[in-house]
Amino acid sequence: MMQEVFSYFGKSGWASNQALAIYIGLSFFPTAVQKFRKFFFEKSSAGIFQYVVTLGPSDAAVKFLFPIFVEYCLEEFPDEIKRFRGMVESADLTKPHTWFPFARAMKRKIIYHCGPTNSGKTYNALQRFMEAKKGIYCSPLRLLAMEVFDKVNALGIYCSLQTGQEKKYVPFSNHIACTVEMVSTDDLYDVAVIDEIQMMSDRCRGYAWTRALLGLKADEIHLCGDPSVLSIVQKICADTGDELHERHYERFKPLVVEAKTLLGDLKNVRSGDCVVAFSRREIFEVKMAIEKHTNHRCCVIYGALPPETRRHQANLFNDQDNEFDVLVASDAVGMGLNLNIRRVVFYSLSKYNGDKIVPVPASQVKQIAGRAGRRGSRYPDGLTTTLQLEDLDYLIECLKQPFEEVKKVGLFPFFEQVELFAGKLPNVTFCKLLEKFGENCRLDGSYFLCRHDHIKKVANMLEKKVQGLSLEDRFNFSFAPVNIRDPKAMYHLLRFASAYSQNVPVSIAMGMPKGSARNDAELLDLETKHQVLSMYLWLSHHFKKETFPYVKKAETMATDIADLLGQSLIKANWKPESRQARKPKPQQKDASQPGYERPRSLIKLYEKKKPEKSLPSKHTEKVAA
Ligand SMILES: Nc1ncnc2c1ncn2[C@@H]1O[C@H](COP(=O)(O)OP(=O)(O)OP(=O)(O)O)[C@@H](O)[C@H]1O
Ligand SMILES: [Mg+2]
Repeated sequence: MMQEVFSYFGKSGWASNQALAIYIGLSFFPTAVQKFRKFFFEKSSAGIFQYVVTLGPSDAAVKFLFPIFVEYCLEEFPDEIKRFRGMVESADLTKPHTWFPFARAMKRKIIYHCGPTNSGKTYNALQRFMEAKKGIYCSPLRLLAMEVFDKVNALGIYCSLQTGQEKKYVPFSNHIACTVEMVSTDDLYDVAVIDEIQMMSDRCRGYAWTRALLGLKADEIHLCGDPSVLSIVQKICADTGDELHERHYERFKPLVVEAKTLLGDLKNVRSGDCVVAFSRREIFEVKMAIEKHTNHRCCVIYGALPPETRRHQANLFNDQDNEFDVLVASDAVGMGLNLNIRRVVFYSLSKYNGDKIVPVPASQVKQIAGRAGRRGSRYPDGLTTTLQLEDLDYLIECLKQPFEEVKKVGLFPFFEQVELFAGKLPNVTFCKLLEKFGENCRLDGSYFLCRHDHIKKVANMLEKKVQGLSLEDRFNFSFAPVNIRDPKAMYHLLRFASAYSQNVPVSIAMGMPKGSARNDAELLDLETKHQVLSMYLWLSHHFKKETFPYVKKAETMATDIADLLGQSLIKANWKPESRQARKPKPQQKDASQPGYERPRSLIKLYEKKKPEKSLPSKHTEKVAA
């Protein structure tokens, strides 16, 4: 009977949770219970023993035994408790606003430009930025940082550029456009702009926006974004003591849904259309089909293309004096590019999330569809529709959905915090350290720890194969921008890290391709090569400069490859290949199908929870998106 009582105690979630309060960790709890049992059998009085037996394996017995257990633990395990306590306290991510005492000493004015896509939020924030004596613009993408850098300089205001890959210092400039990860919380500004603030809730990169909001030393901070993080920004401003002003925006022209759709036929594309597909493979299939069956020519934009090439494609599409009048793009068009799109056509509304095919989230559908129509362009009114009739309902549904309120935003520890934590856990690998940190860190209700699978994957590779890197080097290397699914890119990162750890100059060791790509394998190779060069440049800005002596060469090569990519895309008319040819993705089963037949209506994967609705009777329906 007594055995059962202790077994029940050991399995009690309540007891193991309560034990955390006296810093008995979950991993140590079972051992503590075992020893406690032994102690209890030996030392308890017959009366108490009997009483516990009458309670039996029950919550009552657990509650009765727990205070005795606590007393026993405090007495018997002071070292374990001290160690675990130290570990937990060094993984304390509560009250992140207190991490920035200088920003807290200021009374900052925060202006939230709140509204849907294409409503003038960034435009208005940039007006204030340009008026300021000293200003910083924080962008979600390199591309957008470059765009602002060009625009502001063109208007006669000296502005520098800083991204992970490039530093362009413009003499006498007091303005800077940077990517949000690169923002300095040391410098003082009059006006700061943090664009796409809703990215605070991004599962991987969210911490960078949170850090910028909490830590920027600026008298005036302009946030641009959709309404999803408004309430949490209000809460954060209450914590920081900053003054918050809200400015609400509507689209200049409402977005209109075309109920007719393209009736499943890409021959129905028109000039000014942007066809959105969610994989590289589909993008090329669509481009090929359109160019084969119509007189339109297509530009393409997708995530793996360098920003320069994406911009080049965007310009080609925007420019009216050429034959490229249709754009085929991935969700990479959702943000940052100036595009003259008449109509956004969704080729499908599902995407592969690395694991399975899922419906594209409503917020993303809204953001992409909202790119249609642009003030002052030749298409001021925005239209959107789907290729297939059966996807239309889901599109309308997404556009009607209000922005979902975000409850938590991302955080990630600084190196110093990880270092402190490492002090409590000597002799574990950096990867294990991150894992333990994730398990033990404490967070307030408004924050989550950003996902770091990507970082762990790189850390793990370096752990096994590169000796002699300090903890800080490992931490920094793990943030290098690398596609972890691309073995070639991973190989080069490993090579860079090995050379760095031996303190020898890191070479590029990669030849220039002879010309533009003649097939998809060569195109993929160009994409990879550019990513490797981009990684080299990133490392050169984050580590000792002397160890990366070939920055100039890498820059030139990167520019040349971006050009080659541009040339390749113009003539691309081949079947796409997969980067992981051996591991077919689910949608590849239909690869044998010719032409532009879509694999199958992916939307069927989206369970129709709603009762069947009749289609809108009018030709078009207005949706307040
Ligand atoms: N007052 C204005 N005068 C002239 N052009 C404007 C004005 N406001 C906005 N625009 C133009 O309208 C377009 C959309 O504006 P902007 O990029 O600021 O929208 P946004 O709300 O930031 O959209 P997104 O959510 O896509 O970032 C831009 O091309 C911008 O230059
Ligand atoms: Mg904007």
